[in-house]
Amino acid sequence: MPASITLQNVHLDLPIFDVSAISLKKRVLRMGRRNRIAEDNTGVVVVRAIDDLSIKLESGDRLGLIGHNGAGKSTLLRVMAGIYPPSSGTVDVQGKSVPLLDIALGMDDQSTGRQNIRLRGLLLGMTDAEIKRKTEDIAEFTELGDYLDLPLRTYSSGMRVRLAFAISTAVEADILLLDEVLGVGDASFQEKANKRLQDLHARAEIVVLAIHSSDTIRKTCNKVLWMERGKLRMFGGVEDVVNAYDEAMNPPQT
Ligand SMILES: Nc1ncnc2c1ncn2[C@@H]1O[C@H](COP(=O)(O)OP(=O)(O)OP(=O)(O)O)[C@@H](O)[C@H]1O
Repeated sequence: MPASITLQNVHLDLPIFDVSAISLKKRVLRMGRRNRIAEDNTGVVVVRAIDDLSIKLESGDRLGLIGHNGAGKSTLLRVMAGIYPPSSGTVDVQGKSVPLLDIALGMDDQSTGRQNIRLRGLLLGMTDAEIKRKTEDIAEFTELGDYLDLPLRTYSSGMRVRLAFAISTAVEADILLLDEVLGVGDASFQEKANKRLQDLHARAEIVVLAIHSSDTIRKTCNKVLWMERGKLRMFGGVEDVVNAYDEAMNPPQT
């Protein structure tokens, strides 16, 4: 069955947990509708992160998500990944999706690099046999050598990212969900990482990426979704949407 993603009238309200103090709650609520903040019917203050979004993606689609900070791009990726179930509406995803979002999620500080390859691999839905088959390739990609036999707590943050990236990108995915803020170490590793991402892109049936660069979108995508305050502002072909977005961001001087 070909991969697809279908979202119908999706709303997502994210609760803001630390506003139980009455005065703070009042203040937050005063930020009001413009900031998509409201009280739900149980009295919990929520941000409407996704607001009535419907979209359909099919095999072959490369979708770029654009919009201001806080527009809802990362949240939408999490909805597509099944990390956030929608508050209302439906999300139907056919195919195995791999989110390259929180790539270090599920890694354990006390376990060695090799043990973490297995842990994170299982979490990403790899089978034991698949993990065994891929461990050496993952290990080699990290260039971490003997460090792989030491606990993760002895790693620098760059070393952690190398390991997390190598594992996450070893999974075979029909659908690839990517957040652009995927800083992956120093310049030489970044180059290797980009090459690996391009291979993954090429193999995946559907790719969705949140991104701020119009150039990358023009190079990699066939469709663009412009989000504004949780809503679909424009959805369509790359040129139309990117041009309208660029124009809105830099209105012509009169
Ligand atoms: N865990 C959370 N709890 C409450 N509100 C959240 C949470 N995560 C995001 N939000 C809110 O949801 C909205 C959408 O945020 P999101 O991170 O999806 O935006 P974005 O378009 O990815 O922004 P950026 O370009 O800055 O990464 C924002 O108003 C944000 O404040």
